[in-house]
Amino acid sequence: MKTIDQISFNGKRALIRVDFNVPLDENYNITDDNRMTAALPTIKKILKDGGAVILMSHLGRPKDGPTEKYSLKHVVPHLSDLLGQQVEFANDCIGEEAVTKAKELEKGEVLLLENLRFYKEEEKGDVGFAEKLSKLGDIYVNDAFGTAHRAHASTAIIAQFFPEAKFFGYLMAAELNNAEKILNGAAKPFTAIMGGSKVSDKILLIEKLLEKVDNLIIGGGMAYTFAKANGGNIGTSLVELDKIDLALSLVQKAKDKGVNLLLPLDNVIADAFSNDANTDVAKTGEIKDDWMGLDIGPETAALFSKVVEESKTILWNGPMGVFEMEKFLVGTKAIAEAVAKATDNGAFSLIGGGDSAAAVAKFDMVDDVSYVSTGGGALLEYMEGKELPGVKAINE
Ligand SMILES: Nc1ncnc2c1ncn2[C@@H]1O[C@H](COP(=O)(O)OP(=O)(O)O)[C@@H](O)[C@H]1O
Ligand SMILES: O=C(OP(=O)(O)O)[C@H](O)COP(=O)(O)O
Repeated sequence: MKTIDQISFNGKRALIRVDFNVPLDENYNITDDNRMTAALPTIKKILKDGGAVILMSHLGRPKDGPTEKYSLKHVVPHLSDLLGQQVEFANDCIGEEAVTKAKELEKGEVLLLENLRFYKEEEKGDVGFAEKLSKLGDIYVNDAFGTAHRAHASTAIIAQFFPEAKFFGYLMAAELNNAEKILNGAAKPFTAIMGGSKVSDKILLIEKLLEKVDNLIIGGGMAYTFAKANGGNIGTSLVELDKIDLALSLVQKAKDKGVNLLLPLDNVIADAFSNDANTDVAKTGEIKDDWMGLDIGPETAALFSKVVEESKTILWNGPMGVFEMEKFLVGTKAIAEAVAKATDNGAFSLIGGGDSAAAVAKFDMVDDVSYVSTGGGALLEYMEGKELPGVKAINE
């Protein structure tokens, strides 16, 4: 793997694509800085070498050019704090100001460019736009794993302008290495825990995992499509009616492959999608009309936890319930604790997906698992076996 360890950045300007697409509250405070802290080792290595750093990223999905809400200037104070030095900012990612500020950067200095997606050329993968960006640095580094599944100007197209000077940053290398531990040579028993809202988001991954895992645990909102497929009453729980046949075929495939497929036995149900709702526990398939399942029940949490605790490799993608609400976080927390226990006993555990990572952070358990990925869609696509454009561009 071509990583930044293979060169010295002394006297060079490194143009680094990072994924600083972080959540901001209404006052532009960063509510989760995981993606920023994850990029620090790369930035620090380059500065330590005697290089200068030019950071480029997107923030959100702006549709109409420059918008206050999506300005990357909001992350400058926190980035400066994290690095312990003032970070410069260019109000445009290309053009005179960016060119001048990049040129004038001294060794050890850091410049952040304005949101790349203020230009529609970024998402279009425009070659001319990529070329303009490429002029800002001597060496291109891609450390934006969260955006590696996008063939955008800054994540993929730009690499052609650095045929001899393109490298993976440390975050990208760590993400790929950890994903590899799951995909190839996972110690057994290997358990995948799938949850979250929709089956349709994760079909390809589930199918791929059926080739590899010993246990497949399905919880969260997607479990109700399986419960419905089995003929049960699910009340007003989340369901994808057009995926019922698919759910049945996944159950059959698991059987054919000898995979132990575990679905919820009981559920925490509520009479409204609210933390103030009345709650009860119902067996799977026996949810009252007008009630909905918002978490796995206690019997299920115990069963899932036992399987997880006995595992040697664990992949967890998607919460077991609506963990954002206090009343429905118990199941997700129980699973997090089981993953932590297994990890303490020597298992390798990888947590992927924005909401699963947020859940683990909420429970203050980030250090109790082996690795929390910064990738949502990117990790899913990589696990599904797709070649990520951001990875391909450096490798070829
Ligand atoms: N039973 C449920 N009903 C409705 N929503 C659910 C249920 N269980 C989980 N969710 C929701 O699913 C969302 C996460 O789904 P998803 O985006 O697929 O996960 P991830 O980002 O970890 O891949 C969370 O916002 C959570 O509240
Ligand atoms: O947040 C991101 O992806 P994710 O929501 O899959 O975790 C990345 O920054 C990519 O953003 P995009 O999905 O707007 O291309």
